[in-house]
Amino acid sequence: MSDSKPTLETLRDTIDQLDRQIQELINKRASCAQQVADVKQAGMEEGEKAVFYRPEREAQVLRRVMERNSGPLNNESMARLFREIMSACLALEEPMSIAYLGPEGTFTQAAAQKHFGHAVRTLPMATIDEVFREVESGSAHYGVVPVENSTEGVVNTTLDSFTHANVTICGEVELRIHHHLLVGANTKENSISRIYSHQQSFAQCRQWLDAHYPAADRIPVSSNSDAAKRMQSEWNAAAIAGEVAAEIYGLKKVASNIEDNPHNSTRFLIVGREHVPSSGQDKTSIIVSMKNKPGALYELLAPFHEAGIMLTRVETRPSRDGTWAYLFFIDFEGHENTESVKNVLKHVEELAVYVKRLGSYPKAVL
Ligand SMILES: O=C(O)C(=O)C[C@]1(C(=O)O)C=C[C@@H](O)C=C1
Repeated sequence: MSDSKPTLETLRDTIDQLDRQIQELINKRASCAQQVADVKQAGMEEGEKAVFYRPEREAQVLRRVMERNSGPLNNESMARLFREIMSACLALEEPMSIAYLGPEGTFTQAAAQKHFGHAVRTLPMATIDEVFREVESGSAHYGVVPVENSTEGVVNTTLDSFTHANVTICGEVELRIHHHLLVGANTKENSISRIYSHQQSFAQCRQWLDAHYPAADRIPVSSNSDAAKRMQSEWNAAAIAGEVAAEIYGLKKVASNIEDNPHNSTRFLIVGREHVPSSGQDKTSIIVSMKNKPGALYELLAPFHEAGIMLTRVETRPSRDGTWAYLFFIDFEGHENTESVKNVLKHVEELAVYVKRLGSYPKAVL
């Protein structure tokens, strides 16, 4: 080894000095956030409540972090660190409570933490409708619900809830879904004959299970967390669940990433009560009902094409009240405050029987 190479000791001294500076800077930033809270509070009228969480600003901060990043840490790792710093800063302004589709350890909880960071309180709800109700009533600041999976398709309960709920979409988050085969301390790994999981996870791991555990009973339960909880009392059982459930229940991974499709991902929506200003890179979601006639969908989508607006999702659901034939759930690029989106929405409102604006929100950054 050449003499010019730094020693372990000098490198650690440098790290100690840098840590001190980073810590000081983070606290300076946190104190700025506290002052931001005071400014927000001071701008309120009598009886009005200040809104501390600003999704458009957070998206801008994270995008800038990624743009200016020069490594060696990759963009995502760097953005995740800043995600947590902002989460802690926001908690100083106001501690946030986030309702999600539970129980504890579900992918929806992981999505909530990916979006808001770990300085929020996550509240597990038994159903998707309950998540919406918690937000509507003000019992939770925001809610997180799954909306579509790349393997299994849309989550119809979520779409149906949007038709009657009085909430605004204020964000989206995408999560790569990795499934693991998990066992407990008492499991005899060579004798696994029963496997617990949610029906969707069995569907996403079908080929792997056929190849590795063709004879094991597949027992569907209400969630992967429930699977992780139940198998612990059985010596011949395993569960399929994600990382968070494995951590919460202290389970061991026998096999990792057993999903058949390596790009398996789920998209979640963040719902709240306030409209979100433009972040510069946004999406808008609407529900539209059209008269049941030939070419209705064509007629509806033509204005988007003419305005050069990118559609990112179109779902069709039968109307459940019997008065309208179709409900279309449409996501497209752009914010409802921009001229081109305003014009398209005006055009759509003239054509449709009914239009519900669900909100404009920043495109997922992480
Ligand atoms: O800029 C603000 O409005 C802040 O409150 C500061 C801050 C941040 O830490 O950067 C914190 C919370 C908001 O959600 C957005 C950003």
